[in-house]
Amino acid sequence: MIEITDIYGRAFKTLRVSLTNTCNLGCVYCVDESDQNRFQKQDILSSNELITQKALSVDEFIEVIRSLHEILGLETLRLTGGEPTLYRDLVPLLKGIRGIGISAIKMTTNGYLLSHKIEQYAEAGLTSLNISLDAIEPEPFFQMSRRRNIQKILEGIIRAVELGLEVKINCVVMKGLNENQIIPLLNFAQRYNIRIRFLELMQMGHLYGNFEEYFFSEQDILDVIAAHTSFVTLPRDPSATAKYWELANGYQFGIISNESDPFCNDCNRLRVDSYGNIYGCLSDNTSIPVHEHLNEPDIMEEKLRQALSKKKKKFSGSTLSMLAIGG
Ligand SMILES: Nc1nc2c(ncn2[C@@H]2O[C@H](COP(=O)(O)OP(=O)(O)OP(=O)(O)O)[C@@H](O)[C@H]2O)c(=O)[nH]1
Ligand SMILES: C[S@@+](CC[C@H](N)C(=O)[O-])C[C@H]1O[C@@H](n2cnc3c(N)ncnc32)[C@H](O)[C@@H]1O
Ligand code: SF4
Ligand code: SF4
Repeated sequence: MIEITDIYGRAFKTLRVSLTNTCNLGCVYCVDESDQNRFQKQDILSSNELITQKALSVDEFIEVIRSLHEILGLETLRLTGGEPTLYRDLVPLLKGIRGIGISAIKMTTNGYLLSHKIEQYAEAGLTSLNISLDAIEPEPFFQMSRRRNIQKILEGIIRAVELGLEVKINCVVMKGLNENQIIPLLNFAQRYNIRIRFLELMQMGHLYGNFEEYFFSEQDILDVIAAHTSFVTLPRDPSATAKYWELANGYQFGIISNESDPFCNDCNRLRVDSYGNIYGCLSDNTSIPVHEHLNEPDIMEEKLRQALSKKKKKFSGSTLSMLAIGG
């Protein structure tokens, strides 16, 4: 292991691996309307730049993850995307990652394909799931995701809870589109004792520089919940994205406030995209290829230092969409 820290004491301990930059939903904050018809079929680097590279194979992903773990001593690995459940060899990949010895293997998914596959994922080593759900009623769900059949996602969530996995729900709140879903979602999450986190809209991809119309702040979200029930603020965990609040009955909900209260000061996240390039910051487009240098520790160290130097003091958006960089 090598100590790679910046002047603020930040080091990479969480690896977020994007398995694909394609998706089976079309969330309005993530996919531009004009990209809708092509993003499922082709790889999209940004809204107007198509690339022809193929996503890494299982063996290639394992090689990259193993090499980064040996250098950094990773504590957590999170699979994401695009939609990670679309990666065809997800089960072998999970087994391979378990073999590397990273203690927590997590995934962020839209849940659309979960209900039939979740047993296999759990058996293969998945320990925890964050499932994105922006509405509980069919019409606002369609407004947010451009897809029908929310029932499939709810079944997947309930199945994951039944299997004993740690499950959280992520809900991006957009003014005028789904703020009326905050209380129904909070009620649903409480019923199944799942922590829910409400996410402030982030200016990424097609929303870069143009998100204020839809922005619903941490304070706006708290105001909606306060009109319904009382709560107290909990202390924030180190390196966490979310802050949490506790209701009188002990139930805890979170908010991820990228704009109102950025959490860059103790950020420990490194990203790998589906082609094996690393990114030091969600808010920086610099893609650093590493797969040709995995067995060259000096070069890897230099590249990781370069990635760490990209971290920000405050999230300031990105022209890359979450699909491309791995949310
Ligand atoms: N600025 C910033 N936001 C991030 C980063 N990673 C995650 N987020 C935000 O957190 C949201 C939820 O991310 P998840 O994939 O659920 O991961 P997480 O919040 O780190 O998960 P937990 O470890 O379970 O709390 C994302 O959609 C972003 O809004 C990051 O590195 N930088
Ligand atoms: C990019 S997705 C990838 C994983 C998976 N497809 C999913 O939706 O969970 C990861 C997370 O990023 C969030 N996200 C994507 N674009 C966002 C934006 N512009 N602002 C806030 N959150 C965003 C999604 O809601 C999701 O919770
Ligand atoms: S947020 Fe996730 S589910 Fe929605 S379009 Fe983006 S990658 Fe797909
Ligand atoms: S914007 Fe960059 S530095 Fe800030 S929390 Fe996200 S990845 Fe970390």
